[in-house]
Amino acid sequence: MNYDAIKEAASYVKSKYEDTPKIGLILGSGLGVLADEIENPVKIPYNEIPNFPVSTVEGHAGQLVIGTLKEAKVIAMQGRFHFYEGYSLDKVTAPVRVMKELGVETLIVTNAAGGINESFEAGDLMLITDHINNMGTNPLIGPNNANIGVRFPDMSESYNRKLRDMAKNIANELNIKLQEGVYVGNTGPSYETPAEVRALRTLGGDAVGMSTVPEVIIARHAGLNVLGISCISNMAAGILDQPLSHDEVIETTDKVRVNFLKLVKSIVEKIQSSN
Ligand SMILES: O=P(O)(O)O[C@@H]1C[C@H](O)[C@@H](CO)O1
Ligand SMILES: Nc1nc2[nH]cnc2c(=O)[nH]1
Repeated sequence: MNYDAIKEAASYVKSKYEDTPKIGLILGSGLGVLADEIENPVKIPYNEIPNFPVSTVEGHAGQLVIGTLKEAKVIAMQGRFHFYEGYSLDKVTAPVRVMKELGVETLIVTNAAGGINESFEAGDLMLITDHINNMGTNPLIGPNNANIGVRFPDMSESYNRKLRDMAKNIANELNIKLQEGVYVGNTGPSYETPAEVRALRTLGGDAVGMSTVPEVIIARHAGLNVLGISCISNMAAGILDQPLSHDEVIETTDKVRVNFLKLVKSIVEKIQSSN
């Protein structure tokens, strides 16, 4: 989406919610439950927003939810877009630019991912320390808009260290096991072969998914602080002697909902109180 389209989408959202959200949330497969906890919510279906795509994947509701969470003004994507749905990365990442345009400063990205690190187990939450873009493309390809960010953005600390340390402290206080690791972004929609999982492990990957990387690249380009949390919804292909399915992904994210909600809500509260 070009900058005018971003501004048009943002002004539509602004017409529905006058206040300025400071924290953006992208809620991955089966993780949309967090948006149901937002108080005084304004809900805007994606199909109402000019130039927005719509969600086509089970476990992705397909609406923006804006309101208050633990005193913080938040805007949540209850359902995200994926490259594998056939959307350009420009469309997939447009909501991040709209959030920036609305005044968001911190983006919390969540996803369901397959565990590559064999010390993980299905149901774990993983703090993303860094990512590997294994999509073979990049959302910034094409003319750069200097109003938004630089041509060659630095990715040395894409996942904000202060936010990561905060998340780890909160997980300890809440006695929630929080793994840490590198998230590999594949295009999907097929899951990996066992050989690909072994290759990604050799490359240093701890978890593999089909999202997050494009949104984080765009968020960093626009100067947002980013925190990423994966729900390890299954062990990646070939680790356990069982096939993978999206049903299993949704089932597991449903099981971890209590800890996921507690952790992310406490992180939002801490960000709000430290601002
Ligand atoms: O949207 P996320 O990345 O959370 O969802 C993952 C990737 C695919 O969309 C889906 C596959 O089961 O889970
Ligand atoms: N690429 C990928 N995405 C996932 N999302 C949830 N589980 C997986 C997985 O095993 N692989």
